[in-house]
Amino acid sequence: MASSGHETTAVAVAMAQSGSDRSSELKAFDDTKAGVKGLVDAGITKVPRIFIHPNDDCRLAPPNTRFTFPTIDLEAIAEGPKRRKKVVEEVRDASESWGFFNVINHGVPESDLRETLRGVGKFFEQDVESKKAWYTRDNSKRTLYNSNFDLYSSLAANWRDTMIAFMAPHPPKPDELPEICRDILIKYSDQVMALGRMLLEVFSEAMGLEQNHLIDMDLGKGLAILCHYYPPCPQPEQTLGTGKHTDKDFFTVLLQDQIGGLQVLHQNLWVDVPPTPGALVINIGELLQLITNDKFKSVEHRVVANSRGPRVSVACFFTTHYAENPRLYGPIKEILSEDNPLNYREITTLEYFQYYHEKGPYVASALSHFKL
Ligand SMILES: O=C(O)CCC(=O)C(=O)O
Ligand SMILES: [Fe+2]
Repeated sequence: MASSGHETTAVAVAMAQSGSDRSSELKAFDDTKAGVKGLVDAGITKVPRIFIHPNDDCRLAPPNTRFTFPTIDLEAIAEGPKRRKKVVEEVRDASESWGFFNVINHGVPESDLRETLRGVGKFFEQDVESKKAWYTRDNSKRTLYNSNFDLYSSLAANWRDTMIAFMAPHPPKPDELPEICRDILIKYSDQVMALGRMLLEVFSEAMGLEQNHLIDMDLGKGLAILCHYYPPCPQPEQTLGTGKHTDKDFFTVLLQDQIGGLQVLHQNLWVDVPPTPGALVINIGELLQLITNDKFKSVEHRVVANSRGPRVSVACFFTTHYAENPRLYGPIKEILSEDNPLNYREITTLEYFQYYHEKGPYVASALSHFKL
């Protein structure tokens, strides 16, 4: 994919921060193992330049009220074929036009959502020495805590720390998860796996396929949990919590707290994804866009930084790229026709992820590489 204006400016900004200075600043930050939270705890009043994003990100776009972000009530799914059909249609519409939607009455009790956010918050807010034990960039680990998984390859670092745990298909041993949030992460990941299966049935029906089609393709098999902590930022207009990207999985189930800041690009405008107590955000990843032959859209989103207080979110990625899944994924044959000809070649989830990883921040979307 060609470099956009945004990416070109970002490259220029990164280059202006002469290479070796930037590398040593990145390394010094990484070596603290205390993440962005460590900077804030140390009383920093300015955003260090490794975190400065170029201005054309227009981080603080004026609030836009033209669109209402879709919310879908899943309760009706079990209330007979007619009501189920309506939910299927709503999911289809949102997946085609937004690539994103909120779900309510999804089966995960609100108290467990709160407990999950609390457990993740406690992990990041525990004393630095205990937290440091988990700090690593070794991808063979079952749990990794660090700041900016792409710290050394991105053009500007994000104002965010993350803990990743690979929960399925091979659950971690208990001592491979931090004790402070272990029980709730295990419980929550089981709940998300169940919700994921329900969503896969609905996605299958929304594509005119048998209910089990996507489950039988192993789309619900692998789950990676990304727990994000966005410390309050002294100059939120200088950086981003999460830069613009699309998700590189089949789909994501995202739990966010009440702070806000998640935005989705809709009709070329940044639209807020409003924090809604009890709701979960669902978004289509690039791999689902690929197997639906571009019917469902994987849409760019970002998180703006804020000065109001730490923000916690938990993004559950359905993917198998780390789990030796030899299966080839391409557009589903049953939906292809003369009017809907094949758009992509077949790939494994690992091949797809590796391509994205190698290209790093220079590709907003890795899909175009696999286009026919
Ligand atoms: O923190 C959020 O709300 C979004 C995180 C996200 O987009 C991601 O992990 O891919
Ligand atoms: Fe994302």
